[in-house]
Amino acid sequence: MKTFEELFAELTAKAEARPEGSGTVQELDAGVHFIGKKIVEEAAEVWMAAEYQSDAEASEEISQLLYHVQVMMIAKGLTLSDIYRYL
Ligand SMILES: N=c1c2ncn([C@@H]3O[C@H](COP(=O)(O)OP(=O)(O)OP(=O)(O)O)[C@@H](O)[C@H]3O)c2ncn1[C@@H]1O[C@H](COP(=O)(O)O)[C@@H](O)[C@H]1O
Repeated sequence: MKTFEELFAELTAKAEARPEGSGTVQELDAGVHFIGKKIVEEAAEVWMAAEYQSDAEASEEISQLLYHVQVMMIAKGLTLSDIYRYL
């Protein structure tokens, strides 16, 4: 288990070190357009899971949406502070 902040730190480190086999590095290389499509796809899965599936399944879909949102933040060079200032 990890927090939002811990995941962001992990993904930021991966983007810098570019370890072999990292899905994050692959997704970053695919670019903003690709990441945007993943976000839309995961958002739809969150909606469907929330309406028709279990709480656990909805939670998993939400975690995946948060992951792809974080990848987008890194692709755009945005930090947690850039986002938190609007919350
Ligand atoms: N939390 C996540 C995470 N959530 C979602 N995903 C990715 O998002 C995809 C979403 O899964 P789905 O089942 O919805 O998608 P799918 O349609 O079946 O799969 P695709 O065909 O779209 O890949 C997964 O296949 C993963 O590629 C994640 N990939 C990585 N992480 C974490 O990110 C960290 C770094 O990962 P790596 O960069 O791969 O080392 C690790 O701590 C991981 O746990």
